Amino acid sequence: MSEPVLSIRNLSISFRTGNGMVNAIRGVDLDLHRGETVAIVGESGSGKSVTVKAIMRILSGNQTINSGTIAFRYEREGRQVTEDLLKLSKKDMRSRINGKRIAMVFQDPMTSLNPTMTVGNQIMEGMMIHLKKSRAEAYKRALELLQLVGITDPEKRMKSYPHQLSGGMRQRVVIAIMLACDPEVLICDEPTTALDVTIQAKILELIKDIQKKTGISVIYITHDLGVVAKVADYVAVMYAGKIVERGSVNDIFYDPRHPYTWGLLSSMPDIETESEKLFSIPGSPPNLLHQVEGDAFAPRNVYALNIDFKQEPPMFRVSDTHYAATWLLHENAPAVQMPQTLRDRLDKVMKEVGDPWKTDALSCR
Ligand SMILES: Nc1ncnc2c1ncn2[C@@H]1O[C@H](COP(=O)(O)OP(=O)(O)OP(=O)(O)O)[C@@H](O)[C@H]1O
Repeated sequence: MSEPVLSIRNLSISFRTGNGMVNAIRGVDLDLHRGETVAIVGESGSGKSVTVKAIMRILSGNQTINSGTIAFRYEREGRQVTEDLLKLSKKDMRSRINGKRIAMVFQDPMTSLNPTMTVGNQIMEGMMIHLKKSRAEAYKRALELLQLVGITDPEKRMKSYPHQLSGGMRQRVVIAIMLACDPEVLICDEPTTALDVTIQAKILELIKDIQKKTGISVIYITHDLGVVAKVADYVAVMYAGKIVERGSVNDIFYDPRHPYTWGLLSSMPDIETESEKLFSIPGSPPNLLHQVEGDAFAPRNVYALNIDFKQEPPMFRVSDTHYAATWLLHENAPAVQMPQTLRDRLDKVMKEVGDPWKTDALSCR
């Protein structure tokens, strides 16, 4: 098994607020291997964005990192090095990591674009600063990148300003900017949510295509079941600041084990359910201002056992690739199956997505 490019261990983050400390991230472990896509899914507020922002070290001033390591393995001056990103100074993060080796695409492309600079200069800037390329070299590469992200007439587009482009084009330009320095890791935080369905599909294909060509590793945050099934090799399911289930896309779509994952998959939109009324998980997530006792999902879980209210479940192993933190996996627990309506829905999603047993999905391990 290859060493992961990125390994998060026991990450715990709190935010100071007027009402006290919010324990937003409560011991996250996550691995990302070369060339793989890991999708992080979970309800709003479960901690997806805070986790990926911690990788980039772009958290707000009221945050405290209570514990954890984020080991990043990359090549520097011809050697493999491993650094704990949480131990790097802000200056080292800026000069060595952010935008250069780890790049992030946000939901709103305008967050990453400078409205007063041409597209060309924005793509070239990073290459000239970080990779010390000459202007002519950077220009040539910028044209190639615009082509790679599917922008026609790249010479003309180099001179455009962001406001002269459509939403889909802007997101393509952002991806070109992010790829300019050949990063090892691309983090996509709901990158297609603001775009219409056809453009969404094109951007997803683009990211997959780039991944095939460059071997880049991708972390993808999304609320959309169809997107997860299409882009992910592995899925991490977050609830109340923890990863409660993780597995290959096939593990999660064919054999999900955590009742929260069942609820989440039943409530996630897919291409066909726009107008249909979706299931919604009853109740709401716990207030993380307070200490969580037992399984954080227990009060909303119709399958909860007595122990769920008293003791937090460990991560139980289902297979080498699949783990879930639910007492239902304990050897003495009653046998409980996922609801049949969910089984039918997942079968339908996987059929639409095509052959789920992607031959490359498990090839790295
Ligand atoms: N600056 C902050 N101050 C206080 N609490 C914060 C801050 N940033 C995030 N949080 C809290 O951290 C928790 C996790 O937030 P996060 O944005 O990671 O959720 P998410 O899963 O990405 O949600 P969404 O899908 O809505 O983006 C939430 O409870 C949120 O209120």
